[in-house]
Parts: sequence; C-alpha cells; structure tokens
Amino acid sequence: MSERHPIIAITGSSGAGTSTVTRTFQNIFRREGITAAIIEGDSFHRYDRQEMKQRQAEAERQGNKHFSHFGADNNLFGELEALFRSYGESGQGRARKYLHNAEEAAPYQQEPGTFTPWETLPEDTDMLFYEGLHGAVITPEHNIAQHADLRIGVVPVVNLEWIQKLWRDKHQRGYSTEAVTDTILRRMPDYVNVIVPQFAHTHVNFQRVPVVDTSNPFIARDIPSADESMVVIRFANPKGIDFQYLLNMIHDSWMSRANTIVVPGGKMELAMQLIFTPFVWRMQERRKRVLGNG
Ligand SMILES: Nc1ncnc2c1ncn2[C@@H]1O[C@H](COP(=O)(O)OP(=O)(O)OP(=O)(O)O)[C@@H](O)[C@H]1O
Ligand SMILES: O=C(CO)[C@H](O)[C@H](O)COP(=O)(O)O
Repeated sequence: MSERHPIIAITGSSGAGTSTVTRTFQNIFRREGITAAIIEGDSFHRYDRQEMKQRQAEAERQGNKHFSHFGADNNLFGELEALFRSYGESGQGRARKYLHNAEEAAPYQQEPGTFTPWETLPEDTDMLFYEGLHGAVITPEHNIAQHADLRIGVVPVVNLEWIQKLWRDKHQRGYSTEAVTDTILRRMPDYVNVIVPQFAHTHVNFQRVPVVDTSNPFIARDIPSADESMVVIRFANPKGIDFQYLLNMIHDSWMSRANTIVVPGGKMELAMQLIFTPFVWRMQERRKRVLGNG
C-alpha cells in the first residue's frame, strides 16, 4: 500500500471482462487527467506460447492433465509481487507485454504468442493499474494482494464467463470450441485453488448475472447483452459507501444485502464510474499531500 504511488488491481479469470473494465478506468483517467502505468497480467506468464505448449505436452506425457496458465508454476508471481512492491516504494518497476494475436504483435514485428522485452515503466506516473488473472493472489510464498490499494474482482457467473471466453477465443484469437473447452477443463483445479480465492481479498466484486438461459455455454451463439443481464456489486467493507447516492443515480438499482447493490447490466459502466471516481480522487489527493510534504 502506498500513498505516494498507489496501485489499482482488477482481477478476474480469462474471459471475465477485465480488459473491458480497463476501458472504463481509462475513461476515468482521461477525464481526471491521470497518467496510469497499465500492466497486463498475461505478461507475467512464465513461458511464451510455444514453450508453454511443449511443457504442457511433456506434463501430459507424465500424467499431469492440469498444467495451466492459472497456477503458480506457470506464472512469475515473484516478479509481479516485486513490481507491485517497487512501484509502491519508488513509482518504478519493469513490465512487458504478451502479444496474443497478429494484430497485437504487428507493431512490435514479433510473432503472436511471444513477449516484448522487459522495459522500465514510464517516469512520473500517478498510479499503477494492473489488469489480469492474479492481482489479488495470496500463496504461501507470495502476497501480491497486500500491495494493491484498491482491489476489484470481475466475476461473471461461471456459465457467462465461459460464454465470454468461448466467444472471445473463437472470434478474436482463432481457437475452436473444442480447444477452448480443453483449456477450461485443464485449468479447473487452478481456477478453484488460485483464481477464486482472490475474490475474498478484493474490496469490490462485480458479478454479471444473465437473465437469459445460459445453461449450455458451449453452444451459445452470442454473449448475453447488457439488457439481458444484471450486475451484483458487493463491497467487502460498506463503511463510507454512499449507497443512497448510488441508488438515486442508477435507475432501477436496488440493495439485495447491506453491502450489495444490484444494477441493470447496461448501467455497469456508469456504476463503476460513480463508485471509482471518488476513490481515484482520494488517491490523487493523498498523493499530492505526501508529495507536497516532501
Ligand atoms: N459487461 C459485458 N457485456 C457484454 N460483453 C462483455 C462484457 N464484459 C466482457 N464482455 C465480452 O467478453 C469477452 C471477454 O472480455 P475481456 O476480453 O474483457 O475478458 P478478459 O477478462 O480481459 O480476458 P483475458 O484476461 O483472457 O484477456 C469479450 O468479447 C468482451 O467483449
Ligand atoms: O486468456 C488467457 C489468460 O488470461 C490466455 O489463455 C493466456 O494469456 C495464453 O494465451 P494463448 O494460449 O492463447 O497464448
């Protein structure tokens, strides 16, 4: 945690919608004149696509059917924690990108499935913004969560998460339904043991819930639209949250528990802006105060 160099971490499974939520934050940053260093969690995978495939095949030969991108062995948790720590201390650290497809790879003249070289972050950013799989991970060896000042979980109900993943991986990354299904199955133990526990360490969780039938995600043709979903927003600590203001501002919202507000799917971005803009203001005010005091 750092008043001088704050960190926001958006964490969620593959296909949950963390990249989509990042765009909402980019709008807040642009409007508020904030420069954020944006970190993509996939860049902390341990292996590039080719090496991952080879190691997975080798693991399978040895009887391990659960070799996955979700667990500790195939990600650089130590390096991610080091980045969070050093950013909190000095506003600096090292990061890179993982290039998922030809479009992302083209500007770097690299192959899809490779990493760009490690580079130091730009100077003088106001905050670090992490988006990915592991922003609130705690393992016996690593505590990434402790370094983030604001931790946000993006967690659609699982059928919807799989529909979103299937759609994105098929349409934007060129995978078949069978390949995505295999990946979901292979990742299941790490999903349960590494991804899900994070949502007990987040300050706010956003859970998109469809109101259309998603009982077989593997044959769904489309992602349920905003109008076909509700969003359950749960605050770990409701103290200081002005629920009455949110209820007034977000048409058709309601409280389902003392710490939980439900909003129509189409109002998710508005809800995020109303909830997080004051957080970002407070982070900036604290930062200016400590910088002003030397
Ligand atoms: N609120 C939403 N409403 C409708 N579609 C959504 C919503 N959130 C995400 N999606 C869709 O789901 C798919 C996955 O979303 P996104 O790429 O943001 O996931 P992600 O969590 O960043 O995945 P990964 O970490 O694997 O890159 C995309 O096609 C996106 O358009
Ligand atoms: O979405 C993912 C994790 O969030 C991807 O599965 C991961 O980044 C690796 O992708 P690929 O196997 O397509 O190179």
